[in-house]
Amino acid sequence: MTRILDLKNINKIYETKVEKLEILKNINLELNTGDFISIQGKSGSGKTTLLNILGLLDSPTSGEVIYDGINVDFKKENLKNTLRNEKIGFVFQFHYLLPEFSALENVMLPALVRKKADKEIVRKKAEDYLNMVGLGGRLTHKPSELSGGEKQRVAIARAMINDPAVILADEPTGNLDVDTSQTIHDLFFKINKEKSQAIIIVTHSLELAGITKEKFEIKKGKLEKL
Ligand SMILES: Nc1ncnc2c1ncn2[C@@H]1O[C@H](COP(=O)(O)OP(=O)(O)OP(=O)(O)O)[C@@H](O)[C@H]1O
Repeated sequence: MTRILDLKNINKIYETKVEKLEILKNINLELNTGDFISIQGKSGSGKTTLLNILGLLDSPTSGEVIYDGINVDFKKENLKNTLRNEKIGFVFQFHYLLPEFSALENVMLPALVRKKADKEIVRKKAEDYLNMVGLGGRLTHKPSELSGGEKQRVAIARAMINDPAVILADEPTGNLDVDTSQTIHDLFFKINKEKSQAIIIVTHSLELAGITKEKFEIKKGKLEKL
């Protein structure tokens, strides 16, 4: 078990013209390899805000985010870009696949932008991950030729291609029907069993939260363990 991520005293305040909104208050979280957690909370409670800070897409008002021992300086765009590419895999509610590329090419892309990427090795790895998510028979399909659940599974394979330390998923089954959601739940469960990545899932779905090892809820700005 290795420490991957530390959040220390994270606060997030949004200041608008009329008010000061304290959305996150003194949030602490420690994540190790193999951890599998869900974060629930009412609409507007700050789930996406927290996930954006974890994903280095937004900065906290105060507090520290430490990835693999690196204390993130939010002013350093290059550092954040590198950490995002190497340490973090994102899965959103919408898949954000590029429509003109095949499933295989979409999965390969985050690995190809790296220096010294060997295209053949990347292709092989992308095929392996697409096999893992059950899409070995859909490699050349474009997103428009895939079902909703298949597109989301491609997005999950893409999130994994660089073997990130953490997978961050924001309502990954929010757009899917019950049966299709179930296949995605099963997939996260399998990834957690077979890989060492830590997985953080923000979800309203009690079913999805139910398969995670630890459940948290954001309540009045605090992260509470359920
Ligand atoms: N840039 C911003 N400026 C001001 N307020 C903001 C900003 N972004 C978000 N908020 C407010 O912060 C609160 C938390 O938003 P957030 O998107 O994190 O909630 P959430 O828990 O993800 O909600 P949902 O489940 O509805 O997606 C909301 O009340 C929102 O209105």
